[in-house]
Amino acid sequence: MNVDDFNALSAERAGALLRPCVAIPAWAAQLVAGRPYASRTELLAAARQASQGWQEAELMLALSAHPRIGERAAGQHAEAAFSRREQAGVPPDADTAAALRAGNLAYEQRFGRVFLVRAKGRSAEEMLAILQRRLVNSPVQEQQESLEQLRQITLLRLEELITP
Ligand SMILES: NC(=O)NC1=NC(=O)NC1=O
Repeated sequence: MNVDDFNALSAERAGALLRPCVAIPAWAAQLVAGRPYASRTELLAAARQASQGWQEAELMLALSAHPRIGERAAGQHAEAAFSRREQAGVPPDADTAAALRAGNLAYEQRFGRVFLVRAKGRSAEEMLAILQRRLVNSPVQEQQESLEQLRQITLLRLEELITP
């Protein structure tokens, strides 16, 4: 779908299209209300702008729709399909998979939420290294890093949905 098609959708259908990008309803509503967009570039800029205000509450909302790194998203809904594609990098070897599971657990015990990283284009080994680096972040640092990863994931999904 291109930006003209997106502009032409009903508000209901436009909102439904955006929902799998991130589980933050206010973000989709803001983008739908901002139509019509003169270009794809303008839409993507508006999407990034709308994500700048995200804080802890939005992060917790969004994490409900993101499976752990290394876990295959179940189900047929669009979010799961996105996650499966994003995590479609080379399947980790047994040691890396075990280290990811242990790292996810340690992260959740320390920060009380799922470790979030933009998986697209990254190998399991790269994400394991990022996880181990971020494990020692302060809670504030880690919240900011998680929000930036959420923004990247969201915008990458939108770029896939709205074609040039
Ligand atoms: N816990 C996660 O980071 N999950 C994910 N990262 C992605 O890029 N897609 C996901 O589902």
